[in-house]
Amino acid sequence: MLLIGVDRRPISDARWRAQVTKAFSASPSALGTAVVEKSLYLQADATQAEELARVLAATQGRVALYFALPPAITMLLCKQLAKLELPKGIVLALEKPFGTDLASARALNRLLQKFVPEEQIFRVDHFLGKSTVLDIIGLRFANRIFEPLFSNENVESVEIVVEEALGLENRAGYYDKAGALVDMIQSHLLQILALTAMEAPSSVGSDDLRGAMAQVLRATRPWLRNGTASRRARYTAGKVGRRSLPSYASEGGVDPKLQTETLAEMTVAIDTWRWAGVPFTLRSGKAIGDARQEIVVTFRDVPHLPIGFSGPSRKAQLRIGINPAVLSLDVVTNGRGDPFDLEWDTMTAEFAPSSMTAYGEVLAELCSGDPTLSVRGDIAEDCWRIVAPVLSAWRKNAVPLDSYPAGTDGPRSWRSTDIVQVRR
Ligand SMILES: O=P(O)(O)OC[C@H]1O[C@@H](O)[C@H](O)[C@@H](O)[C@@H]1O
Repeated sequence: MLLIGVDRRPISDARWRAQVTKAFSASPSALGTAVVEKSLYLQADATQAEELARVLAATQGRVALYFALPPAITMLLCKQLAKLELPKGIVLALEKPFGTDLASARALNRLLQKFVPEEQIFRVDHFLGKSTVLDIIGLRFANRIFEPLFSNENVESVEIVVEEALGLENRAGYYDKAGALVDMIQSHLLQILALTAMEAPSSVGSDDLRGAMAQVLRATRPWLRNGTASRRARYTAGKVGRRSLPSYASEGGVDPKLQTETLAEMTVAIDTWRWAGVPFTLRSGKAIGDARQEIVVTFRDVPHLPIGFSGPSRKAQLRIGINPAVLSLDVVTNGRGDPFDLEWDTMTAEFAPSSMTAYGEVLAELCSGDPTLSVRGDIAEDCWRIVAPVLSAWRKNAVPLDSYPAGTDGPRSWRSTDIVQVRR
């Protein structure tokens, strides 16, 4: 395998190899060492057709072009690629964000599909390579006990939360224009939603799995069609663990006019027999204390609790941990004392960790030419369609931008209110 790095900056081969060595050091292997030794760097402006042709001429065997570029540059580059004669079977891998809205994602798809078949386009979403995200499929469809419960008959609501302790981490150039909704919900969390809510695929092959994911996303829309079943907030100065973070607004490169949120929440409805009436709330934020990363399925009450029983009023939940990889299920039992005074017990199980990182999983599929873990074109468009009404409501200031100190779990005013009940 020959790994070629391409950028407009002049970088020596030695410096490039040092960068690659560092990247491979997380999981050392003989293959990694061989790749590092042969790896090359080419200085080129890949938005020029003749320079792209020079890059392609340096490749060997089956070629994968991996674009870690802003969407506008990716578009420029693809326009140039369309003019060239490409190596047979070439794979194009595109890092998120795929476009900046529905129209640009559509335009990029149309352009790509003119010169490369869909199976050779990898829209990279590393969450699809997380073993805990992939575990959802086995958990739901290889167990008799969970899947029959996954419907509006038994489930009251679903929450998908991916919070992080990290703040902006010098990424203003990208993040300030994206914000938490686009950075995380539009991509990663909607992929998790698709796996959590899809119908059983008949196989885990790319057509069946991505077909099932596409079908459920097509039926997904904001809970309120005007996008106001959503909340947004931004962190102010605070401490996350031992680390002090300045306020987001005071970070270098942040444009105060953009009103970028660092915590976003939106509730969606899925218009199918299985899920009609069940709110799915997606939340993601940065600089959160005690960050949670999990799917929480809250069950309805039993239809009738035998008279004479007393006990906890909270509803039973199944929590599927994305990080840490722990599954927990609440069960009510008679408990230790009075047999008619009910108590909660929680059953927990740890998922086995994967030997590969999320990116490793996705790259392995890319190298073998299997698009199962890549985001299909129609899915990428649907993810933009789903968030569009929320983005538009936020642009019109129809939803206030709240604030929270870094290191807390969000604005205080969010704690006591349930977004869906308030805004239904
Ligand atoms: O959970 P992981 O694998 O660290 O990924 C989270 C990251 O995912 C990236 O796609 C986002 O751009 C980042 O803002 C985020 O921090």
